[in-house]
Amino acid sequence: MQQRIYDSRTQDVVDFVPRNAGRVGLYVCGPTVQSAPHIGHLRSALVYDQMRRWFEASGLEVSLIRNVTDIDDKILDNARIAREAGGSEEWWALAYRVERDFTAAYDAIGVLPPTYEPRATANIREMVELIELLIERGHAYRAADGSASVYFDTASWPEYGALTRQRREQMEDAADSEPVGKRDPRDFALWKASRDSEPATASWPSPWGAGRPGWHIECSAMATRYLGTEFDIHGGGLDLRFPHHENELAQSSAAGHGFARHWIHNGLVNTGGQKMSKSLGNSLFAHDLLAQTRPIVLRYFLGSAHYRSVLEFSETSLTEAAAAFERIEGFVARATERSGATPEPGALPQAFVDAMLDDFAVPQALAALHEAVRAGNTAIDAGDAEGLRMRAGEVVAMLRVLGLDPADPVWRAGAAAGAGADAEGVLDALVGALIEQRAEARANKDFATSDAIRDRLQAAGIALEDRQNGTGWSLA
Ligand SMILES: Nc1ncnc2c1ncn2[C@@H]1O[C@H](COP(=O)(O)OP(=O)(O)OP(=O)(O)O)[C@@H](O)[C@H]1O
Ligand SMILES: [Zn+2]
Repeated sequence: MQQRIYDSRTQDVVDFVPRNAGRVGLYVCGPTVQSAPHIGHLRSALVYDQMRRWFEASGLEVSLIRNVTDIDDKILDNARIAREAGGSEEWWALAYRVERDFTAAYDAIGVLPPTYEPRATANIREMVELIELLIERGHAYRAADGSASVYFDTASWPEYGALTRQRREQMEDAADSEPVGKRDPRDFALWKASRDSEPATASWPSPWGAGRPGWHIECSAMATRYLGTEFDIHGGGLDLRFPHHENELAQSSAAGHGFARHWIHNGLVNTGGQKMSKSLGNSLFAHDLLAQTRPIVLRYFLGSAHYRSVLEFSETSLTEAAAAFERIEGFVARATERSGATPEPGALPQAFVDAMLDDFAVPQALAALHEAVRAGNTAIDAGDAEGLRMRAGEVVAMLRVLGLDPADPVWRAGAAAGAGADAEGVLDALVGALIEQRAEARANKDFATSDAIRDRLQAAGIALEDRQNGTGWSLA
């Protein structure tokens, strides 16, 4: 079976054939590093991590570029507000601090580093060159007020609206903070003239005068620099289809570039039916949730829905995901115990492969995983060692593709912070194994054993705490 993907431009599931045999170029819109990551941001990065891992498991070489927007109105505004309240952090320090928060949260849930993570501020020259090309080709103009601002001329581009199937006449006005000197309110800023109130560090020279890039041109320039003028897939959250991706497509095509062959969009994380968003103030921050939930469980939860569907966050859905994951984990622990070694990855079941080929249908892939767990448990009950070996091999192979192998060192405490196999990580692994044995004893109503495990840990100075999403431990 061929890899199929839902292309949000054609609004159809299509065959995915890489431009260059054996290689995939994937550009994903990364965060605007203005404030701490919420779990919507984590889901977005995670779904592209799943795709990347699946492509790699299919034998493709993946170039995944996920940018960092480290210059933007919101970053400058947040830094200014903090300074007015007595703080001293510069905008660039704020952006860098927040970028590190994002990286730590991605690492914590096992999102692999992309092939490259370009920062907007390191690609200004490419943005200026792209704007020059657009002016040359008659699709961009300097602001009529004589400032350094440059706008994209939407009227000059008949295909404007192609991505979101809108007619230009019906489109919203561009949301530029200072829409001066435009020919049309829908024209969007490519270059924003520096203002006296802005820090000099947020200003770059250009043929039109000092300024900084607009958000949309950043992604067009970075995608082109790192993947070429035409590449396979462009992704991002559904909230970015319009105006961000519509504008990226217009600029890049007007510049004569083939740009993305396919567009994909991840569904949003909602709470109470609304998009989780910094601006709406309804965010569940990654670090808060990571303090209460095991990172591997959070990865399972955020990655369990189909990437295109809405993921409604609730305590109940998180608890259900934790229980589902613990069934898998419990099976791997039992299989390890019976065979005396961590199971070796085996073949991927066809149902799993078919699901992933069908537009990354992770829920169906997880159904295949749970089916193998059930069959494996049956093999344990029947004393069928060969059946168990086979099922455990399938389970571990699927978990590896999904980035959910409990034996992966990434899940050791401290691993995310780069501490690797330090003492804390070793201790966490050992205590974790005992917690699993205790959970198994409790599931079998063998309370003498489960209490004995708790008591021995307590005697060693380790306190267990049973929470909704599993058992945690701390040094007493
Ligand atoms: N609630 C969400 N669910 C899923 N993905 C999201 C969510 N919010 C943002 N994203 C995605 O995360 C990536 C980085 O987002 P970006 O920093 O542009 O956030 P944003 O949309 O400005 O967020 P906010 O609305 O919270 O300010 C983008 O691909 C974006 O679509
Ligand atoms: Zn972008």
